[in-house]
Amino acid sequence: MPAELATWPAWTPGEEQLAELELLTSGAFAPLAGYLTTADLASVAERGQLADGTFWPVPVTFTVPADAVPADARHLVLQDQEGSPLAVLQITERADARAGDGAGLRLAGPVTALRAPEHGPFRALRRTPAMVRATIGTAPVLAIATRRPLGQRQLGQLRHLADQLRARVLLLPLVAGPAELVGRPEALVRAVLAAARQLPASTLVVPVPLAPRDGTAQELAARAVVAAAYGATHLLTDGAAAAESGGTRSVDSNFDFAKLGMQVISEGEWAFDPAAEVWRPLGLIEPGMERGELSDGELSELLDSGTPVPDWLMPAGVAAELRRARPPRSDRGVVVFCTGLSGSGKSTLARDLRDALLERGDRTVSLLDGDLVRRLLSSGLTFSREDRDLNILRIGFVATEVARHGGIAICAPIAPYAAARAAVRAMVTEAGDFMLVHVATPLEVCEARDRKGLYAKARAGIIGSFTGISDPYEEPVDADLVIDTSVVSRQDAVAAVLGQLTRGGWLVS
Ligand SMILES: Nc1ncnc2c1ncn2[C@@H]1O[C@H](COP(=O)(O)OS(=O)(=O)O)[C@@H](OP(=O)(O)O)[C@H]1O
Ligand SMILES: Nc1ncnc2c1ncn2[C@@H]1O[C@H](COP(=O)(O)OP(=O)(O)O)[C@@H](O)[C@H]1O
Repeated sequence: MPAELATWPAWTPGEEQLAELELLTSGAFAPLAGYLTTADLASVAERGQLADGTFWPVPVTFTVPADAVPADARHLVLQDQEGSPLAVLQITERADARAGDGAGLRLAGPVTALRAPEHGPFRALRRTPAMVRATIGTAPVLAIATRRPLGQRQLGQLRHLADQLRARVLLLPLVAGPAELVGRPEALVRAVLAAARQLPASTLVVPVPLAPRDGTAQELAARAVVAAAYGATHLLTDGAAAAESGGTRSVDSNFDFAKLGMQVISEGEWAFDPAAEVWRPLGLIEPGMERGELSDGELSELLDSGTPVPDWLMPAGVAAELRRARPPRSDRGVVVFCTGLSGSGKSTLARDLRDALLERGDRTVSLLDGDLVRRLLSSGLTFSREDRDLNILRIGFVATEVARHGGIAICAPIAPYAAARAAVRAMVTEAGDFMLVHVATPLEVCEARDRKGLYAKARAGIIGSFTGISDPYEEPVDADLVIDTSVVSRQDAVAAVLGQLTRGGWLVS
């Protein structure tokens, strides 16, 4: 470690940035030595090469918030989430960039690794390109780099091509960013390992932390660069990556895969032949008999309803991983999030729903009632916008964990701000499903009920910032169910939610 390390500013990059840092330091982005400068980026876009003429087709950049690095800093220590140094970026250029919603600083310069990252599922499978190349020797290597589980179609093609080319197969699940269909990267790795069991025993599986790129051409170029670093001589594209490039060998006029010493093979038109019970080129199948792959939507519907995925689409082992990642709705966690004014009937509905679910006994249920949360989880918080938002995020965090473990969480805060509700929806849907119930009882009715006498106090100015009186309530435009308890009885209100849960498949009738 350099002696000055402790005096340099440090920064913990986000998950995708950490992933790319790993590619830089492992050699997967060789010959790149660091993050691209403005001149490099222009040259990459125009000519598919760095400013010094080195062949390089993919933008690799590093952006931090504008205030993260002092103006005179020459070095930045990049550390992992525990604050332990991973690498040093020697800053040779700083440029304005948009980062998320705020102003950002794009930093360029060479990166020196201090140590390899240590954590993350399936880390033991991650090998450096040099290690993989040493293992596979000089034989042709057929790779596929993918963000989605491999089905029978890809497996059929891999077997066919590997046979033709006498190539060893290299499967590169891309584990930075969301995985298609299965969500979590570790679920993708499990699905790819299950697929590998259908391929020759010499098949290698190496997870690669390549973050998703903007646009299909960029994505394919990035996959090609990484596959070549791992020793691939041939890369089979998957549907998504091939679509825009038209399946040709160059993504655009600036990019020639041959410069990587590699051939990109388009997946071409294959279909399932029910007569021969194999996937094969369309031309070999009696016209009209062919069967194609299901769309993601169709496949998701099968999984949601618990219908088995047919064996001609996916080997049983891969289908089992998909089911695990996306269980049928009857087993999947769901958050019922009630929002509405004070006195609208949220707590009553939430408790009635909990009781009805307890009576059924087929799902586990947790109630995160507004009042209870304010006493335990959020004690000490005020009713300022910041504190209300924090309160809602805390509720969302706990509800997400309940959903992750397959339970039903019922929440009943006022949740007056649309942005906080949206943040919770986004958080929850990473782990399960989300249903927003707007308890839309009119303000006049809530005020007339005034069970706690709070509206009277708010009108009298004794309580400030009272929702609906002196503080905003942003009406949801994304509610999955709207219930006005001034016209809907308690029984009908709970029946409406139960009906929605049943129609959606979360409860089995
Ligand atoms: N200023 C102000 N505005 C709104 N509500 C107030 C306020 N002060 C106290 N209370 C009582 O707190 C309950 C609302 O808390 P929540 O945690 O649901 O609110 S929020 O979602 O964080 O906005 C709410 O309970 P419910 O009536 O059950 O909604 C009120 O009783
Ligand atoms: N469906 C309904 N029909 C009639 N009154 C209701 C209904 N739901 C709730 N109430 C009444 O409204 C009042 C406020 O309900 P509560 O559940 O405490 O609201 P919140 O939690 O939104 O503040 C209570 O007196 C309750 O009995």
